[in-house]
Amino acid sequence: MPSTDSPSPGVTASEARPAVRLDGVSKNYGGSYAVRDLSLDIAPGEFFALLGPSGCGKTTSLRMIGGFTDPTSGTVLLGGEDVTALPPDKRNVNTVFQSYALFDHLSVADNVAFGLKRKGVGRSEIRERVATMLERVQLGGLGDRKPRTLSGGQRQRVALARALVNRPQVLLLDEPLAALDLKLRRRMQVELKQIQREVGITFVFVTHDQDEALTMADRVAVMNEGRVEQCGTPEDVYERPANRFVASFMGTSNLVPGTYRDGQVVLDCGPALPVGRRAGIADGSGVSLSIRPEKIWLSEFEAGMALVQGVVRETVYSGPTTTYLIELAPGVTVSVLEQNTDRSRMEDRWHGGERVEIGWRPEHCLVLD
Ligand SMILES: Nc1ncnc2c1ncn2[C@@H]1O[C@H](COP(=O)(O)OP(=O)(O)OP(=O)(O)O)[C@@H](O)[C@H]1O
Repeated sequence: MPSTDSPSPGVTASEARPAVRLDGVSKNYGGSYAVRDLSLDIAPGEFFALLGPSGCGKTTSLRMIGGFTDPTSGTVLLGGEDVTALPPDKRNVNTVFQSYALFDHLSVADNVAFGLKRKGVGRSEIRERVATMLERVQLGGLGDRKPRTLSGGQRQRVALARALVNRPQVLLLDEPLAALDLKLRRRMQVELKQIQREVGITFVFVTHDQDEALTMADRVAVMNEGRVEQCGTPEDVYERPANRFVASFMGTSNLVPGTYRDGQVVLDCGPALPVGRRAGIADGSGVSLSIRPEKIWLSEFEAGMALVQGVVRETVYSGPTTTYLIELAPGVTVSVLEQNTDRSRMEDRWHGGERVEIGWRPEHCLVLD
């Protein structure tokens, strides 16, 4: 039913309403929560990622948006309309699953045309829309082939075309790149993002791969044990993680234990580092300093940097970068990432057992409770 809410001045009704709204949605299986009190808004045209470790409730959340799983409580809205009680085929949503589920006896073009035929769209319109969509996913000219004669990446694009050709309000994608090898996966991440920009359809994407979420999404919800730990832009969740879980899940982060006192953190391994006053953290509380490996300097320090002594325990060369594991105190090891840019320093690389000094800018470290 159309809502009678009047939009704000200068904003059209569809812009004013989120494409997807989850309002206090939970799913309980036999006494344990797969998803617990999940509330979020996804804007029209947004590329939104649900990210988290295995079992955190990503797929269940996606299935509740699509109508494949009924919430135990809460409301699902699409474009402002309450669809909680509607089955999948009554929602203007399409889903691309990890297993592409293509029809092998049909040609690529007939696979893509399938949904339109069922809707009773006219033949010439179908032909035109299918051809346009195959061009868009770079499969023009392959319409007569059978899916089994295509590569993994091409099959993935057929599945995408088959969903997009229906012009859904929202496209749900459940780890659609998981079956592809790493190189193709990287390429498809960029392609998928380009296609999404061109078609302007809201994408909701499930992945357990942080790089993938950071590469493709406009916003990321980081989930853990059925809840959203943090929701924000890739930069927000990577550079300003809200808590320990997000800091350690989003790539490598060093967590150095210490005690907060008077605008300083006294590290368990010795030095006291000025970090500025932090609202909400009481004097004397145990904290962790979170610092990214690429934000730690190895030499040519600047004034105002926090400097700490350590011993090199491991040097890992991996082409463009070298990672050093540096022990600051027994049980406290940080990793430091260096770009291998300066040829002259190749021989100067540190070795196990050397005593070194490392440093970072205070503003690059977060104080986590
Ligand atoms: N049909 C079901 N019956 C019982 N428990 C379920 C069911 N579906 C999911 N669960 C449980 O709910 C929790 C969340 O599962 P979900 O599939 O949403 O996680 P996920 O984050 O998508 O994980 P993965 O990345 O491994 O797919 C898990 O503990 C899972 O075992």
